Amino acid sequence: MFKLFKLLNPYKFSVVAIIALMLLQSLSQLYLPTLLSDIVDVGVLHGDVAYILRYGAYMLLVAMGAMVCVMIASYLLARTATGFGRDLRSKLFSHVESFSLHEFDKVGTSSLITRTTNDIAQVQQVIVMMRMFIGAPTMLIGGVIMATYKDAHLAIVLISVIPILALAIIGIMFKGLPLFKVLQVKIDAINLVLRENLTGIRVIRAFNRSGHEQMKFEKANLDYTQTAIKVNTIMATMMPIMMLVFNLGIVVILWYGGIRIDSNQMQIGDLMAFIQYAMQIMFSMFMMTMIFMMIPRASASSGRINEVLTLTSTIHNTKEAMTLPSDQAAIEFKHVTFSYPGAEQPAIRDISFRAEPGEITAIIGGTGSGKTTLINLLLRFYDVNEGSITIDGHPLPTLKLDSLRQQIGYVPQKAALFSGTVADNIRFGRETATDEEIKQAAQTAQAADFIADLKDGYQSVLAQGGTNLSGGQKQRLAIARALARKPEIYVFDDSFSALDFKTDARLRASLKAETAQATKIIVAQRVSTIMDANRIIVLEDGRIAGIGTHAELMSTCGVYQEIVASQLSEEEIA
Ligand SMILES: Nc1ncnc2c1ncn2[C@@H]1O[C@H](COP(=O)(O)OP(=O)(O)OP(=O)(O)O)[C@@H](O)[C@H]1O
Repeated sequence: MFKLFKLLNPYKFSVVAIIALMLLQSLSQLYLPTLLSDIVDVGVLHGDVAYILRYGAYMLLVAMGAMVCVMIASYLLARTATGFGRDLRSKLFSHVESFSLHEFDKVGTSSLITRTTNDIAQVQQVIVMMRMFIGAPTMLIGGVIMATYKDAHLAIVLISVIPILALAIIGIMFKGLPLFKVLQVKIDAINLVLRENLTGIRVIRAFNRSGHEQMKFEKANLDYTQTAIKVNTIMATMMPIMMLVFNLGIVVILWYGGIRIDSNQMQIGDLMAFIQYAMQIMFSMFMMTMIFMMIPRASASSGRINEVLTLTSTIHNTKEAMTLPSDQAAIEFKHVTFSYPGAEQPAIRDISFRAEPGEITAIIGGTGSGKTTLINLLLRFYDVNEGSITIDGHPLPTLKLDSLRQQIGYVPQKAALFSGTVADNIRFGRETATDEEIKQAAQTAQAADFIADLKDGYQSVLAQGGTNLSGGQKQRLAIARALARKPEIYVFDDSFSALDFKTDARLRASLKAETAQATKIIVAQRVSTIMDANRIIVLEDGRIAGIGTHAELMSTCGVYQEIVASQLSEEEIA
Protein backbone atom coordinates (compact mmCIF):
# COMPACT_ATOMS: atom_id res chain seq x y z
CA MET A 1 0.00 0.00 0.00
CA PHE A 2 2.90 2.34 0.76
CA LYS A 3 3.92 2.05 -2.88
CA LEU A 4 0.60 3.58 -3.86
CA PHE A 5 1.00 6.35 -1.31
CA LYS A 6 3.81 7.73 -3.48
CA LEU A 7 0.95 9.21 -5.45
CA LEU A 8 0.35 11.53 -2.49
CA ASN A 9 3.50 13.43 -3.45
CA PRO A 10 1.67 16.30 -5.18
CA TYR A 11 -0.40 16.74 -2.01
CA LYS A 12 2.50 16.72 0.44
CA PHE A 13 1.79 20.25 1.72
CA SER A 14 -1.81 19.32 2.44
CA VAL A 15 -0.67 16.12 4.16
CA VAL A 16 1.77 18.03 6.38
CA ALA A 17 -0.94 20.59 7.20
CA ILE A 18 -3.43 17.80 8.03
CA ILE A 19 -0.91 16.11 10.34
CA ALA A 20 -0.12 19.42 12.11
CA LEU A 21 -3.80 20.35 12.46
CA MET A 22 -4.76 16.94 13.80
CA LEU A 23 -1.92 16.97 16.30
CA LEU A 24 -3.07 20.39 17.46
CA GLN A 25 -6.66 19.17 17.72
CA SER A 26 -5.66 16.10 19.73
CA LEU A 27 -3.53 18.14 22.09
CA SER A 28 -6.42 20.58 22.65
CA GLN A 29 -8.73 17.66 23.40
CA LEU A 30 -6.21 16.33 25.89
CA TYR A 31 -6.00 19.71 27.59
CA LEU A 32 -9.76 20.04 28.17
CA PRO A 33 -10.15 17.52 31.08
CA THR A 34 -7.27 19.18 32.95
CA LEU A 35 -9.02 22.54 32.63
CA LEU A 36 -12.21 20.91 33.87
CA SER A 37 -10.48 19.44 36.91
CA ASP A 38 -9.03 22.90 37.71
CA ILE A 39 -12.50 24.46 37.51
CA VAL A 40 -13.90 21.80 39.90
CA ASP A 41 -10.98 21.62 42.32
CA VAL A 42 -10.23 25.34 42.48
CA GLY A 43 -13.34 27.20 41.29
CA VAL A 44 -16.24 25.00 42.50
CA LEU A 45 -14.72 23.77 45.77
CA HIS A 46 -13.70 27.31 46.80
CA GLY A 47 -16.80 29.00 45.35
CA ASP A 48 -14.60 31.23 43.11
CA VAL A 49 -17.10 32.26 40.37
CA ALA A 50 -14.62 34.54 38.57
CA TYR A 51 -12.20 31.59 38.27
CA ILE A 52 -14.96 29.35 36.95
CA LEU A 53 -15.98 31.95 34.33
CA ARG A 54 -12.39 32.68 33.30
CA TYR A 55 -11.47 29.01 32.93
CA GLY A 56 -14.87 28.21 31.39
CA ALA A 57 -14.21 30.82 28.65
CA TYR A 58 -10.74 29.40 28.26
CA MET A 59 -12.20 25.88 27.78
CA LEU A 60 -14.62 27.21 25.19
CA LEU A 61 -11.77 28.84 23.29
CA VAL A 62 -9.70 25.64 23.30
CA ALA A 63 -12.72 23.57 22.18
CA MET A 64 -13.46 26.03 19.36
CA GLY A 65 -9.81 26.00 18.29
CA ALA A 66 -9.96 22.20 18.12
CA MET A 67 -13.13 22.41 16.05
CA VAL A 68 -11.54 24.83 13.55
CA CYS A 69 -8.54 22.49 13.23
CA VAL A 70 -10.86 19.54 12.45
CA MET A 71 -12.83 21.55 9.92
CA ILE A 72 -9.75 22.68 7.98
CA ALA A 73 -8.15 19.23 8.21
CA SER A 74 -11.38 17.58 6.95
CA TYR A 75 -11.54 19.95 3.99
CA LEU A 76 -7.90 19.33 3.05
CA LEU A 77 -8.35 15.60 3.57
CA ALA A 78 -11.41 15.45 1.32
CA ARG A 79 -9.46 17.24 -1.43
CA THR A 80 -6.40 15.04 -0.96
CA ALA A 81 -8.36 11.77 -0.90
CA THR A 82 -10.42 12.57 -3.99
CA GLY A 83 -7.33 13.83 -5.82
CA PHE A 84 -5.44 10.67 -4.88
CA GLY A 85 -8.35 8.50 -6.11
CA ARG A 86 -8.50 10.41 -9.39
CA ASP A 87 -4.73 10.14 -9.95
CA LEU A 88 -4.66 6.44 -9.14
CA ARG A 89 -7.61 5.73 -11.45
CA SER A 90 -5.89 7.64 -14.28
CA LYS A 91 -2.60 5.85 -13.65
CA LEU A 92 -4.28 2.46 -13.66
CA PHE A 93 -6.37 3.28 -16.72
CA SER A 94 -3.41 4.51 -18.78
CA HIS A 95 -1.34 1.54 -17.66
CA VAL A 96 -4.07 -0.88 -18.70
CA GLU A 97 -4.27 0.93 -22.05
CA SER A 98 -0.69 -0.17 -22.73
CA PHE A 99 -1.55 -3.85 -22.22
CA SER A 100 -1.48 -6.32 -25.04
CA LEU A 101 -4.45 -8.68 -25.33
CA HIS A 102 -2.38 -11.25 -23.44
CA GLU A 103 -2.49 -9.15 -20.23
CA PHE A 104 -6.22 -8.50 -20.67
CA ASP A 105 -6.78 -12.25 -20.96
CA LYS A 106 -4.64 -12.79 -17.86
CA VAL A 107 -6.38 -10.39 -15.46
CA GLY A 108 -9.86 -10.52 -16.98
CA THR A 109 -12.09 -7.60 -17.91
CA SER A 110 -14.41 -7.85 -14.89
CA SER A 111 -11.50 -7.92 -12.48
CA LEU A 112 -9.94 -4.90 -14.18
CA ILE A 113 -13.21 -3.02 -13.69
CA THR A 114 -13.40 -3.96 -9.98
CA ARG A 115 -9.78 -3.00 -9.49
CA THR A 116 -10.23 0.41 -11.13
CA THR A 117 -13.37 1.19 -9.12
CA ASN A 118 -14.02 -0.74 -5.91
CA ASP A 119 -10.38 -1.54 -5.04
CA ILE A 120 -9.30 2.07 -5.54
CA ALA A 121 -12.23 3.20 -3.37
CA GLN A 122 -10.96 0.92 -0.58
CA VAL A 123 -7.48 2.44 -0.69
CA GLN A 124 -8.97 5.93 -0.95
CA GLN A 125 -10.91 5.19 2.22
CA VAL A 126 -7.61 4.76 4.07
CA ILE A 127 -6.60 8.30 3.07
CA VAL A 128 -9.96 9.55 4.35
CA MET A 129 -9.11 7.82 7.62
CA MET A 130 -5.77 9.62 7.83
CA ARG A 131 -7.33 11.94 10.43
CA MET A 132 -7.78 8.97 12.71
CA PHE A 133 -4.25 7.70 12.06
CA ILE A 134 -2.89 10.82 13.69
CA GLY A 135 -5.68 11.49 16.18
CA ALA A 136 -5.99 7.97 17.63
CA PRO A 137 -2.37 7.26 18.65
CA THR A 138 -1.88 10.82 19.89
CA MET A 139 -5.00 10.59 22.05
CA LEU A 140 -4.02 7.13 23.26
CA ILE A 141 -0.46 8.01 24.27
CA GLY A 142 -1.38 11.54 25.40
CA GLY A 143 -4.36 10.17 27.37
CA VAL A 144 -2.17 7.64 29.20
CA ILE A 145 0.44 10.33 30.01
CA MET A 146 -2.16 12.81 31.24
CA ALA A 147 -4.01 10.15 33.27
CA THR A 148 -0.69 9.08 34.86
CA TYR A 149 0.04 12.72 35.59
CA LYS A 150 -3.34 13.07 37.30
CA ASP A 151 -2.95 9.90 39.40
CA ALA A 152 -0.19 7.33 38.83
CA HIS A 153 -1.82 4.67 41.08
CA LEU A 154 -5.12 4.80 39.26
CA ALA A 155 -3.34 4.85 35.90
CA ILE A 156 -2.12 1.28 36.56
CA VAL A 157 -5.74 0.08 36.18
CA LEU A 158 -6.00 1.90 32.86
CA ILE A 159 -2.66 0.72 31.54
CA SER A 160 -3.37 -2.91 32.41
CA VAL A 161 -6.59 -2.80 30.35
CA ILE A 162 -4.87 -1.61 27.16
CA PRO A 163 -2.77 -4.74 26.40
CA ILE A 164 -5.84 -6.96 26.91
CA LEU A 165 -7.68 -4.90 24.32
CA ALA A 166 -4.70 -4.82 21.97
CA LEU A 167 -4.45 -8.62 22.10
CA ALA A 168 -8.16 -8.99 21.35
CA ILE A 169 -7.81 -6.66 18.33
CA ILE A 170 -4.74 -8.46 16.96
CA GLY A 171 -6.38 -11.88 17.36
CA ILE A 172 -9.48 -10.78 15.52
CA MET A 173 -7.47 -9.11 12.75
CA PHE A 174 -5.57 -12.33 12.08
CA LYS A 175 -8.86 -14.12 11.52
CA GLY A 176 -10.31 -11.33 9.39
CA LEU A 177 -7.40 -10.51 7.08
CA PRO A 178 -7.56 -13.53 4.74
CA LEU A 179 -11.29 -13.08 4.41
CA PHE A 180 -10.89 -9.53 3.14
CA LYS A 181 -8.86 -10.82 0.20
CA VAL A 182 -11.54 -13.40 -0.55
CA LEU A 183 -14.16 -10.65 -0.38
CA GLN A 184 -12.61 -8.68 -3.25
CA VAL A 185 -12.33 -11.80 -5.41
CA LYS A 186 -16.03 -12.44 -4.79
CA ILE A 187 -16.89 -8.94 -5.97
CA ASP A 188 -15.02 -9.86 -9.18
CA ALA A 189 -17.27 -12.89 -9.51
CA ILE A 190 -20.42 -10.75 -9.12
CA ASN A 191 -19.09 -8.32 -11.73
CA LEU A 192 -18.39 -11.18 -14.11
CA VAL A 193 -21.95 -12.55 -13.93
CA LEU A 194 -23.38 -9.04 -14.16
CA ARG A 195 -21.27 -8.15 -17.15
CA GLU A 196 -22.07 -11.36 -19.01
CA ASN A 197 -25.72 -10.91 -18.22
CA LEU A 198 -25.88 -7.32 -19.41
CA THR A 199 -23.89 -7.83 -22.60
CA GLY A 200 -25.67 -11.06 -23.50
CA ILE A 201 -29.15 -9.90 -22.53
CA ARG A 202 -30.65 -10.55 -25.99
CA VAL A 203 -29.43 -14.15 -26.12
CA ILE A 204 -30.52 -14.74 -22.53
CA ARG A 205 -34.04 -13.49 -23.29
CA ALA A 206 -34.26 -15.34 -26.60
CA PHE A 207 -33.29 -18.64 -24.98
CA ASN A 208 -35.47 -18.00 -21.92
CA ARG A 209 -32.41 -18.30 -19.71
CA SER A 210 -33.29 -15.39 -17.42
CA GLY A 211 -34.06 -17.82 -14.58
CA HIS A 212 -30.76 -19.58 -15.04
CA GLU A 213 -28.85 -16.26 -15.10
CA GLN A 214 -30.80 -15.13 -12.05
CA MET A 215 -29.66 -18.27 -10.24
CA LYS A 216 -26.05 -17.67 -11.29
CA PHE A 217 -26.25 -14.14 -9.95
CA GLU A 218 -27.95 -15.24 -6.74
CA LYS A 219 -25.20 -17.80 -6.21
CA ALA A 220 -22.41 -15.23 -6.68
CA ASN A 221 -24.33 -12.70 -4.58
CA LEU A 222 -24.99 -15.17 -1.78
CA ASP A 223 -21.39 -16.30 -1.83
CA TYR A 224 -20.24 -12.70 -1.43
CA THR A 225 -22.85 -11.98 1.26
CA GLN A 226 -21.87 -15.04 3.30
CA THR A 227 -18.21 -14.05 3.29
CA ALA A 228 -19.14 -10.43 4.11
CA ILE A 229 -21.30 -11.63 7.04
CA LYS A 230 -18.45 -13.83 8.26
CA VAL A 231 -15.99 -10.92 8.13
CA ASN A 232 -18.40 -8.50 9.75
CA THR A 233 -19.32 -11.00 12.49
CA ILE A 234 -15.65 -11.37 13.36
CA MET A 235 -15.23 -7.61 13.34
CA ALA A 236 -18.45 -7.03 15.26
CA THR A 237 -17.28 -9.23 18.15
CA MET A 238 -14.55 -6.69 18.71
CA MET A 239 -16.88 -3.90 19.86
CA PRO A 240 -18.70 -5.77 22.69
CA ILE A 241 -15.37 -7.16 23.93
CA MET A 242 -13.90 -3.65 23.99
CA MET A 243 -16.95 -2.16 25.67
CA LEU A 244 -17.04 -4.88 28.32
CA VAL A 245 -13.38 -4.64 29.19
CA PHE A 246 -13.56 -0.88 29.27
CA ASN A 247 -16.71 -0.55 31.31
CA LEU A 248 -15.25 -2.96 33.84
CA GLY A 249 -12.16 -0.76 33.83
CA ILE A 250 -14.29 2.35 34.54
CA VAL A 251 -16.05 0.57 37.42
CA VAL A 252 -12.67 -0.32 38.91
CA ILE A 253 -11.44 3.29 38.38
CA LEU A 254 -14.53 4.71 40.11
CA TRP A 255 -14.23 2.28 43.01
CA TYR A 256 -10.53 2.78 43.50
CA GLY A 257 -10.74 6.54 42.80
CA GLY A 258 -13.48 6.80 45.47
CA ILE A 259 -11.17 5.14 48.01
CA ARG A 260 -8.33 7.53 47.08
CA ILE A 261 -10.59 10.60 47.39
CA ASP A 262 -11.83 9.28 50.72
CA SER A 263 -8.27 9.06 51.98
CA ASN A 264 -7.49 12.55 50.61
CA GLN A 265 -4.96 11.17 48.14
CA MET A 266 -6.90 12.50 45.17
CA GLN A 267 -9.22 15.39 44.43
CA ILE A 268 -12.70 15.02 42.92
CA GLY A 269 -11.82 17.18 39.88
CA ASP A 270 -8.84 14.96 39.15
CA LEU A 271 -11.06 11.85 39.20
CA MET A 272 -13.47 13.56 36.79
CA ALA A 273 -10.53 14.43 34.52
CA PHE A 274 -9.21 10.88 34.90
CA ILE A 275 -12.51 9.40 33.74
CA GLN A 276 -12.52 11.75 30.77
CA TYR A 277 -9.02 10.62 29.85
CA ALA A 278 -10.18 7.03 30.18
CA MET A 279 -13.05 7.87 27.79
CA GLN A 280 -10.65 9.52 25.36
CA ILE A 281 -8.41 6.46 25.47
CA MET A 282 -11.43 4.25 24.83
CA PHE A 283 -12.47 6.46 21.94
CA SER A 284 -8.98 6.32 20.47
CA MET A 285 -9.05 2.51 20.78
CA PHE A 286 -12.34 2.52 18.88
CA MET A 287 -10.72 4.62 16.19
CA MET A 288 -7.76 2.25 16.07
CA THR A 289 -10.16 -0.65 15.63
CA MET A 290 -11.79 1.13 12.70
CA ILE A 291 -8.33 1.67 11.22
CA PHE A 292 -7.46 -1.96 11.75
CA MET A 293 -10.69 -2.95 10.04
CA MET A 294 -9.95 -0.77 7.04
CA ILE A 295 -6.28 -1.55 6.59
CA PRO A 296 -6.48 -5.28 5.83
CA ARG A 297 -9.16 -4.70 3.23
CA ALA A 298 -7.30 -1.76 1.73
CA SER A 299 -4.05 -3.68 1.72
CA ALA A 300 -5.76 -6.58 -0.07
CA SER A 301 -7.08 -4.05 -2.59
CA SER A 302 -3.77 -2.29 -3.01
CA GLY A 303 -2.15 -5.67 -3.65
CA ARG A 304 -4.64 -6.22 -6.47
CA ILE A 305 -3.98 -2.74 -7.86
CA ASN A 306 -0.20 -3.19 -7.68
CA GLU A 307 -0.54 -6.52 -9.42
CA VAL A 308 -1.98 -4.68 -12.42
CA LEU A 309 0.50 -1.80 -12.18
CA THR A 310 3.50 -4.13 -12.11
CA LEU A 311 2.22 -6.14 -15.05
CA THR A 312 4.17 -4.87 -18.03
CA SER A 313 2.94 -5.36 -21.51
CA THR A 314 4.77 -8.05 -23.39
CA ILE A 315 4.31 -5.91 -26.46
CA HIS A 316 5.90 -2.50 -26.36
CA ASN A 317 8.16 -0.21 -28.31
CA THR A 318 11.84 -1.04 -28.12
CA LYS A 319 14.30 1.85 -27.87
CA GLU A 320 15.37 1.36 -31.47
CA ALA A 321 11.77 1.10 -32.78
CA MET A 322 11.35 3.12 -35.97
CA THR A 323 8.41 4.86 -37.58
CA LEU A 324 6.91 2.99 -40.49
CA PRO A 325 7.22 5.23 -43.59
CA SER A 326 3.79 6.06 -44.93
CA ASP A 327 4.06 4.70 -48.43
CA GLN A 328 3.13 1.47 -50.09
CA ALA A 329 3.25 -1.39 -47.64
CA ALA A 330 3.89 -4.99 -48.67
CA ILE A 331 3.16 -7.49 -45.92
CA GLU A 332 5.03 -10.74 -45.59
CA PHE A 333 4.39 -13.64 -43.21
CA LYS A 334 7.40 -15.99 -43.06
CA HIS A 335 6.91 -19.39 -41.42
CA VAL A 336 4.75 -17.92 -38.67
CA THR A 337 3.64 -20.19 -35.84
CA PHE A 338 1.64 -18.94 -32.87
CA SER A 339 -0.10 -20.42 -29.82
CA TYR A 340 -2.37 -18.40 -27.52
CA PRO A 341 -0.98 -18.20 -23.99
CA GLY A 342 -1.99 -21.34 -22.14
CA ALA A 343 -3.26 -23.12 -25.26
CA GLU A 344 -2.06 -26.66 -25.92
CA GLN A 345 -2.09 -26.47 -29.70
CA PRO A 346 -0.77 -23.66 -31.92
CA ALA A 347 -3.64 -21.67 -33.44
CA ILE A 348 -1.60 -21.26 -36.64
CA ARG A 349 1.45 -23.15 -37.91
CA ASP A 350 4.11 -22.36 -40.46
CA ILE A 351 2.16 -19.68 -42.30
CA SER A 352 3.97 -17.96 -45.18
CA PHE A 353 2.47 -15.56 -47.73
CA ARG A 354 2.88 -12.08 -49.18
CA ALA A 355 0.20 -9.40 -49.50
CA GLU A 356 1.14 -6.80 -52.11
CA PRO A 357 0.11 -3.14 -52.32
CA GLY A 358 -2.73 -2.46 -54.72
CA GLU A 359 -3.91 -6.04 -54.40
CA ILE A 360 -6.54 -7.92 -52.47
CA THR A 361 -5.32 -10.85 -50.40
CA ALA A 362 -8.20 -12.91 -49.12
CA ILE A 363 -8.22 -15.42 -46.30
CA ILE A 364 -10.87 -18.09 -46.17
CA GLY A 365 -11.35 -21.17 -44.02
CA GLY A 366 -13.71 -22.88 -41.63
CA THR A 367 -14.47 -21.52 -38.17
CA GLY A 368 -11.56 -21.76 -35.82
CA SER A 369 -9.10 -22.23 -38.69
CA GLY A 370 -6.99 -19.26 -37.53
CA LYS A 371 -8.16 -16.39 -39.75
CA THR A 372 -8.66 -13.84 -36.96
CA THR A 373 -5.43 -15.02 -35.35
CA LEU A 374 -3.51 -13.93 -38.47
CA ILE A 375 -5.08 -10.47 -38.19
CA ASN A 376 -4.32 -10.30 -34.44
CA LEU A 377 -0.68 -10.97 -35.24
CA LEU A 378 -0.54 -8.41 -38.04
CA LEU A 379 -1.93 -5.72 -35.71
CA ARG A 380 0.58 -6.94 -33.11
CA PHE A 381 -2.07 -7.65 -30.51
CA TYR A 382 0.12 -10.71 -29.88
CA ASP A 383 3.70 -11.52 -30.93
CA VAL A 384 4.54 -14.55 -33.05
CA ASN A 385 6.23 -17.53 -31.41
CA GLU A 386 8.18 -18.54 -34.49
CA GLY A 387 8.86 -16.96 -37.86
CA SER A 388 8.35 -13.29 -38.63
CA ILE A 389 5.94 -10.77 -40.05
CA THR A 390 7.40 -7.87 -42.00
CA ILE A 391 5.99 -4.73 -43.57
CA ASP A 392 8.14 -3.45 -46.42
CA GLY A 393 10.88 -5.69 -45.07
CA HIS A 394 10.72 -4.29 -41.51
CA PRO A 395 9.90 -6.93 -38.86
CA LEU A 396 6.93 -5.77 -36.75
CA PRO A 397 8.87 -5.60 -33.43
CA THR A 398 11.24 -3.04 -35.01
CA LEU A 399 8.36 -0.66 -35.74
CA LYS A 400 6.76 1.79 -33.35
CA LEU A 401 3.37 0.38 -32.36
CA ASP A 402 1.61 3.68 -33.04
CA SER A 403 3.07 4.02 -36.48
CA LEU A 404 2.25 0.41 -37.33
CA ARG A 405 -1.39 0.75 -36.29
CA GLN A 406 -1.58 4.20 -37.88
CA GLN A 407 -1.03 2.52 -41.25
CA ILE A 408 -3.78 -0.03 -40.76
CA GLY A 409 -7.51 0.53 -41.29
CA TYR A 410 -8.94 -2.33 -39.25
CA VAL A 411 -12.53 -3.46 -39.43
CA PRO A 412 -13.13 -6.05 -36.71
CA GLN A 413 -15.31 -9.12 -36.97
CA LYS A 414 -17.73 -7.66 -34.44
CA ALA A 415 -18.23 -3.98 -35.23
CA ALA A 416 -17.47 -2.10 -32.02
CA LEU A 417 -18.97 1.38 -31.93
CA PHE A 418 -18.80 3.95 -29.17
CA SER A 419 -21.34 6.22 -27.56
CA GLY A 420 -21.39 9.53 -29.43
CA THR A 421 -22.65 10.72 -32.80
CA VAL A 422 -22.36 8.90 -36.12
CA ALA A 423 -19.77 11.50 -37.20
CA ASP A 424 -17.78 10.98 -33.98
CA ASN A 425 -17.66 7.27 -34.65
CA ILE A 426 -16.36 7.71 -38.20
CA ARG A 427 -13.91 10.40 -37.05
CA PHE A 428 -12.58 7.85 -34.54
CA GLY A 429 -10.53 6.58 -37.53
CA ARG A 430 -8.79 9.94 -37.93
CA GLU A 431 -9.41 12.84 -35.60
CA THR A 432 -8.46 15.43 -38.22
CA ALA A 433 -10.90 14.13 -40.86
CA THR A 434 -13.04 16.96 -42.28
CA ASP A 435 -16.84 16.72 -42.57
CA GLU A 436 -16.38 16.24 -46.29
CA GLU A 437 -13.98 13.31 -45.76
CA ILE A 438 -16.38 11.73 -43.28
CA LYS A 439 -19.22 11.94 -45.79
CA GLN A 440 -16.97 10.49 -48.48
CA ALA A 441 -15.99 7.57 -46.22
CA ALA A 442 -19.65 6.91 -45.42
CA GLN A 443 -20.49 7.06 -49.13
CA THR A 444 -17.83 4.48 -50.01
CA ALA A 445 -18.92 2.26 -47.11
CA GLN A 446 -22.52 2.36 -48.47
CA ALA A 447 -23.58 3.97 -45.21
CA ALA A 448 -24.57 7.41 -46.53
CA ASP A 449 -28.17 6.40 -47.38
CA PHE A 450 -29.08 4.98 -44.00
CA ILE A 451 -27.30 7.85 -42.21
CA ALA A 452 -29.41 10.31 -44.25
CA ASP A 453 -32.53 8.48 -43.06
CA LEU A 454 -31.56 8.92 -39.40
CA LYS A 455 -33.34 11.80 -37.65
CA ASP A 456 -30.24 13.93 -37.16
CA GLY A 457 -28.11 12.49 -39.96
CA TYR A 458 -24.42 12.50 -39.08
CA GLN A 459 -25.22 14.12 -35.75
CA SER A 460 -27.51 11.26 -34.65
CA VAL A 461 -26.46 9.93 -31.32
CA LEU A 462 -25.60 6.24 -31.07
CA ALA A 463 -26.43 4.25 -27.99
CA GLN A 464 -23.61 2.55 -26.13
CA GLY A 465 -22.12 -0.03 -28.51
CA GLY A 466 -24.38 1.22 -31.31
CA THR A 467 -27.29 -0.92 -30.19
CA ASN A 468 -29.77 1.35 -31.96
CA LEU A 469 -28.38 0.23 -35.35
CA SER A 470 -28.73 -3.03 -37.27
CA GLY A 471 -25.78 -5.42 -37.59
CA GLY A 472 -25.19 -4.45 -41.23
CA GLN A 473 -25.42 -0.72 -40.41
CA LYS A 474 -22.87 -1.15 -37.65
CA GLN A 475 -20.55 -3.00 -40.01
CA ARG A 476 -20.80 -0.24 -42.60
CA LEU A 477 -20.00 2.43 -40.00
CA ALA A 478 -17.00 0.40 -38.88
CA ILE A 479 -15.87 0.24 -42.51
CA ALA A 480 -16.38 4.02 -42.91
CA ARG A 481 -14.27 4.53 -39.77
CA ALA A 482 -11.41 2.53 -41.31
CA LEU A 483 -11.76 4.41 -44.63
CA ALA A 484 -11.62 7.79 -42.87
CA ARG A 485 -8.16 6.80 -41.65
CA LYS A 486 -6.83 6.65 -45.24
CA PRO A 487 -4.26 4.00 -44.33
CA GLU A 488 -1.82 2.03 -46.49
CA ILE A 489 -3.22 -1.30 -45.29
CA TYR A 490 -6.86 -2.35 -44.93
CA VAL A 491 -7.84 -5.32 -42.85
CA PHE A 492 -11.43 -6.51 -43.10
CA ASP A 493 -12.05 -9.34 -40.64
CA ASP A 494 -15.22 -10.96 -41.87
CA SER A 495 -16.64 -7.46 -42.18
CA PHE A 496 -19.14 -8.11 -44.92
CA SER A 497 -20.97 -11.01 -43.30
CA ALA A 498 -23.95 -8.95 -42.08
CA LEU A 499 -24.48 -7.32 -45.49
CA ASP A 500 -26.91 -8.55 -48.10
CA PHE A 501 -25.34 -9.74 -51.37
CA LYS A 502 -26.25 -6.56 -53.27
CA THR A 503 -24.77 -4.19 -50.66
CA ASP A 504 -21.74 -6.48 -50.33
CA ALA A 505 -21.10 -6.27 -54.10
CA ARG A 506 -21.68 -2.49 -54.25
CA LEU A 507 -19.41 -1.95 -51.28
CA ARG A 508 -16.59 -4.00 -52.74
CA ALA A 509 -16.87 -2.14 -56.07
CA SER A 510 -16.65 1.28 -54.40
CA LEU A 511 -13.85 0.10 -52.11
CA LYS A 512 -11.85 -1.05 -55.12
CA ALA A 513 -11.81 2.46 -56.58
CA GLU A 514 -11.24 4.22 -53.26
CA THR A 515 -8.46 1.97 -51.98
CA ALA A 516 -6.71 1.14 -55.24
CA GLN A 517 -3.14 1.68 -53.98
CA ALA A 518 -3.58 0.09 -50.56
CA THR A 519 -2.73 -3.43 -49.43
CA LYS A 520 -6.03 -5.11 -48.63
CA ILE A 521 -6.54 -8.19 -46.54
CA ILE A 522 -10.05 -9.55 -46.50
CA VAL A 523 -11.10 -12.37 -44.21
CA ALA A 524 -14.35 -13.86 -45.35
CA GLN A 525 -16.64 -16.81 -44.94
CA ARG A 526 -18.47 -16.18 -48.22
CA VAL A 527 -16.66 -17.24 -51.39
CA SER A 528 -18.58 -14.65 -53.43
CA THR A 529 -16.93 -11.88 -51.38
CA ILE A 530 -13.39 -12.93 -52.30
CA MET A 531 -13.71 -14.65 -55.66
CA ASP A 532 -12.03 -11.81 -57.51
CA ALA A 533 -9.16 -11.39 -55.00
CA ASN A 534 -5.62 -11.41 -56.44
CA ARG A 535 -4.65 -14.09 -53.97
CA ILE A 536 -6.76 -16.36 -51.79
CA ILE A 537 -5.22 -18.12 -48.80
CA VAL A 538 -7.13 -21.19 -47.71
CA LEU A 539 -6.68 -22.09 -44.07
CA GLU A 540 -7.48 -25.39 -42.44
CA ASP A 541 -6.76 -26.15 -38.78
CA GLY A 542 -4.22 -23.34 -38.59
CA ARG A 543 -2.28 -24.44 -41.67
CA ILE A 544 -2.29 -23.20 -45.24
CA ALA A 545 -4.19 -25.64 -47.41
CA GLY A 546 -3.65 -23.65 -50.62
CA ILE A 547 -2.77 -20.25 -52.07
CA GLY A 548 -3.80 -18.90 -55.46
CA THR A 549 -6.53 -17.18 -57.41
CA HIS A 550 -10.07 -18.57 -57.43
CA ALA A 551 -9.43 -20.32 -60.73
CA GLU A 552 -6.11 -21.79 -59.57
CA LEU A 553 -7.51 -23.04 -56.30
CA MET A 554 -10.50 -24.57 -58.05
CA SER A 555 -8.14 -26.87 -59.85
CA THR A 556 -5.54 -27.45 -57.14
CA CYS A 557 -7.09 -27.15 -53.65
CA GLY A 558 -9.53 -29.74 -52.39
CA VAL A 559 -10.43 -27.76 -49.25
CA TYR A 560 -11.29 -24.71 -51.36
CA GLN A 561 -13.36 -26.81 -53.74
CA GLU A 562 -15.35 -28.13 -50.80
CA ILE A 563 -16.00 -24.62 -49.45
CA VAL A 564 -17.05 -23.44 -52.90
CA ALA A 565 -19.27 -26.43 -53.48
CA SER A 566 -21.05 -25.83 -50.20
CA GLN A 567 -21.83 -22.20 -51.09
CA LEU A 568 -22.09 -21.52 -54.80
CA SER A 569 -24.48 -22.82 -57.44
CA GLU A 570 -23.13 -24.68 -60.49
CA GLU A 571 -23.29 -21.54 -62.70
CA GLU A 572 -21.55 -19.38 -60.14
CA ILE A 573 -18.74 -21.92 -59.86
CA ALA A 574 -18.36 -22.02 -63.61
N1 LIG B 1 -7.86 -15.47 -26.95
C1 LIG B 1 -7.71 -16.76 -27.24
N2 LIG B 1 -7.15 -17.59 -26.34
C2 LIG B 1 -6.97 -18.90 -26.60
N3 LIG B 1 -7.32 -19.49 -27.76
C3 LIG B 1 -7.90 -18.74 -28.71
C4 LIG B 1 -8.12 -17.33 -28.50
N4 LIG B 1 -8.70 -16.83 -29.61
C5 LIG B 1 -8.82 -17.88 -30.48
N5 LIG B 1 -8.34 -19.01 -29.94
C6 LIG B 1 -8.26 -20.33 -30.60
O1 LIG B 1 -7.46 -20.21 -31.75
C7 LIG B 1 -8.00 -20.91 -32.86
C8 LIG B 1 -8.17 -20.01 -34.08
O2 LIG B 1 -9.14 -19.01 -33.74
P1 LIG B 1 -9.50 -17.83 -34.73
O3 LIG B 1 -10.34 -16.87 -33.98
O4 LIG B 1 -8.28 -17.31 -35.37
O5 LIG B 1 -10.38 -18.59 -35.82
P2 LIG B 1 -11.18 -17.99 -37.05
O6 LIG B 1 -10.73 -18.75 -38.24
O7 LIG B 1 -11.08 -16.52 -37.11
O8 LIG B 1 -12.64 -18.43 -36.68
P3 LIG B 1 -14.05 -17.72 -36.99
O9 LIG B 1 -14.26 -17.76 -38.46
O10 LIG B 1 -15.02 -18.60 -36.27
O11 LIG B 1 -13.95 -16.35 -36.43
C9 LIG B 1 -9.31 -21.51 -32.38
O12 LIG B 1 -9.06 -22.87 -32.08
C10 LIG B 1 -9.62 -20.77 -31.09
O13 LIG B 1 -10.22 -21.64 -30.16
